Amino acid sequence: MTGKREDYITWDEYFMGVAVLSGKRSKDPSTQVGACIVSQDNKILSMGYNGFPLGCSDDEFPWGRDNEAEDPYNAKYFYSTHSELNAILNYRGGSLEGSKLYVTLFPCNECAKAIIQSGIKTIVYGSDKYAGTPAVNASKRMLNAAGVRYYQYQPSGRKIEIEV
Ligand SMILES: O=c1[nH]c(=O)n([C@H]2C[C@H](O)[C@@H](COP(=O)(O)O)O2)cc1CO
Ligand SMILES: [Zn+2]
Repeated sequence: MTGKREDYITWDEYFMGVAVLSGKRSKDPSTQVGACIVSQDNKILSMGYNGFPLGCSDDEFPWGRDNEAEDPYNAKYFYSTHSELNAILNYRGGSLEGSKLYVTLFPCNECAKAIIQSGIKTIVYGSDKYAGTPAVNASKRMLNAAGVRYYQYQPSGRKIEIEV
């Protein structure tokens, strides 16, 4: 055998795969989101998933949704840090200017602000299950105005299995 292996995974499969794997750390019972930030030369800079801030116990803070808990103080939304924001905040290396974000769910308006301000220029997203909601409409409005490019990940159809 003299040639190279041909069935290696693409960059998009690699980084979206890392984002998916990262989301598997999430304790959220309904939506697990993972994110991976990559430099222009395809080096992983940071990762994140949705969860509560440091010191806010996964066992003590609420995981319910508004409609289940009624009082927002007792629902997850006030406390959960989104995967994209965690990935941005987890980066300790300096600037994210010009980088690319792989995220398994389209970013909300709050994450869009952080994405724009941190200098991320491209978003590759998986699901867009909240498309058409005010938060996602506002997000797209800001991303469009700021010139942040976004496109949906196109699954290769290939199943990538890992055994650990
Ligand atoms: O961009 C996002 N990134 C992200 O990490 N999340 C998190 C917050 C919550 O923990 C969960 C959404 O929960 P739910 O689908 O039950 O409303 O996903 C939610 C969004 C919304 O688009
Ligand atoms: Zn968000």
